[in-house]
Amino acid sequence: MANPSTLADAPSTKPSITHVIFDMDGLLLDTEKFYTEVQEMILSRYNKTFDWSLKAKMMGKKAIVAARIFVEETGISDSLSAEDFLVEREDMLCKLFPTSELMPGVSRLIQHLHAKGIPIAVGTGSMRRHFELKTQRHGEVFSLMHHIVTGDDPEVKQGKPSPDLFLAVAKRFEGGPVDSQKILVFEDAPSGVLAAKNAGMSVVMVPDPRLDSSFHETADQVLSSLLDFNPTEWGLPPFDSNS
Ligand SMILES: O=P(O)(O)OC[C@H](O)CO
Ligand SMILES: [Mg+2]
Repeated sequence: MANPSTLADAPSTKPSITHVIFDMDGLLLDTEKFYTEVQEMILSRYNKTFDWSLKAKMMGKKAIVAARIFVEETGISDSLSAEDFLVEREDMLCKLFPTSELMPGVSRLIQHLHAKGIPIAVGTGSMRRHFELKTQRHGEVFSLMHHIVTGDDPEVKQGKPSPDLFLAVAKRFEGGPVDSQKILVFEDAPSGVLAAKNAGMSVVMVPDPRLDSSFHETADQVLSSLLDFNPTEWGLPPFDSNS
């Protein structure tokens, strides 16, 4: 759906949703900026700049896959291996992760779905130890999740855009596996949107405005912010008038 404004006029053909899965980086937490910042810093040493076409290829993917893309596409692989890039990035990222902030609308939506008894979970490409650092100030929100599956989970053989992660999340809901057609995924990354579609799920994309709009095409709905989400369009309970 390239143009969100046309959605309002389209007849509602959305499936009724019973379960919701949230991506984490760039969707629940404003952590994509840390990866961007650190990668810009590393590239500047080679007199190169980091741009959003490269960012789009990396985001949401497993660390080593994204690292290979980074060193190869920027032409620095002879000077810096993907493995060394990850070691260098790690120190800087781990200092930034504990300062992570929630994206707009996250608390309201999570608290609403939880209060209405809609099972919610997280599916993140992030490793467990990074997840712990990123969420240490946000226990209130993340404790409402039924479960959390991270990218280094043994069941996740391949990262996004493979469906492995979201299928593993679907399996671990009460009475799982839940039928993919009843699951709505929230994602910010092109690889994550594809992973959700490859898993047979519906997907609401909340992309960074700097991401090229051609990446919106695969999503079932595109929103500028979680604050714009209307649960009733997906058969989910409406927000209370005071929320
Ligand atoms: O967007 P997530 O939560 O799958 O995380 C992916 C990486 O850790 C960052 O791009
Ligand atoms: Mg993400």
